[in-house]
Amino acid sequence: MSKNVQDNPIRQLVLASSSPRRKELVASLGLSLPVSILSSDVGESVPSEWTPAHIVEQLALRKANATASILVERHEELLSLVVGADTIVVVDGQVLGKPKDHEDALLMLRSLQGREHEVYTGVACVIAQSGEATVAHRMTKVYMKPMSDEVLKRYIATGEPQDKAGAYGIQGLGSTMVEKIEGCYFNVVGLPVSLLSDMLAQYEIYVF
Ligand SMILES: Cc1cn([C@H]2C[C@H](O)[C@@H](COP(=O)(O)OP(=O)(O)OP(=O)(O)O)O2)c(=O)[nH]c1=O
Repeated sequence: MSKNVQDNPIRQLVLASSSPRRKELVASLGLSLPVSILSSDVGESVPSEWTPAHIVEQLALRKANATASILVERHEELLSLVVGADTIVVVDGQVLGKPKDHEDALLMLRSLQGREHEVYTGVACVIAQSGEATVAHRMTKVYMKPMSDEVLKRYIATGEPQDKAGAYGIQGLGSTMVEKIEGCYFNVVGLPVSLLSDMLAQYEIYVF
C-alpha cells in the first residue's frame, strides 16, 4: 500500500459492489462524506499462476476501475473515490469462489470441514478522475468443525451459502460451523474495515 496524497480532497465515496455485507459495513463506519453504490459486471477469470493475494487485489482493482470508468462516461468522476473488494477462500492452495449450485456448495463445504483454511479479501481504492489506485489485502485463518454430509446438506438447504465464497457465511448460520479464527473477522465477511480505514486515511477520509 503506497502513500497517495492528492491535491483535491475527495468529496464522494463510491462503493463498487453489489454485496449487501459490504454496503452495511461501509455504512457502519458512519463516514461524513456521501457514499453511493455503483457496481458493474467484471470478468473474474485470472491466470492460474497468480497467488491468492494477487488474485483478490487485482479483482478488487478490476471492480473499482470498471466503476470508475462508468463515472467518467457519466462525467461524475470529479472528487470521487471508488472502493472495490474481492473475497476468496483458499484450502490446500485451491481457490474457492461462490458455489455454482448445491452440489458445488457440498463439495466446497466437504473440503473445508474439520480443518483450517484461509480467507483473502483484497481492497482497491481508485481516484476516478486520475485513475490512481491503491490496493491491499488481508488474510484470515478460519478453523471449521468436523461435520457430516447430512449436516452440510441441511446448511445448504437454508440457502445461505449460495452467494458466498467458500459456500458459507461466518456472519450468519455459518458461525455455528466455525471453531475459531485468526485475524480480522470483517475480512471473512468481505470487507476488512480496519484495513479500509487505513487506506481511506491516505485520502484524508477519517472514520473518527
Ligand atoms: C467466507 C465468506 C464470504 N462472504 C461473501 C463476501 C462476498 O460478498 C462474497 C464473495 O464474493 P465476491 O466476488 O468477493 O463479492 P460479491 O460478488 O458478493 O460482491 P461484489 O463483487 O459486487 O462486491 O462472499 C460472506 O458474506 N461471509 C463469509 O463468511
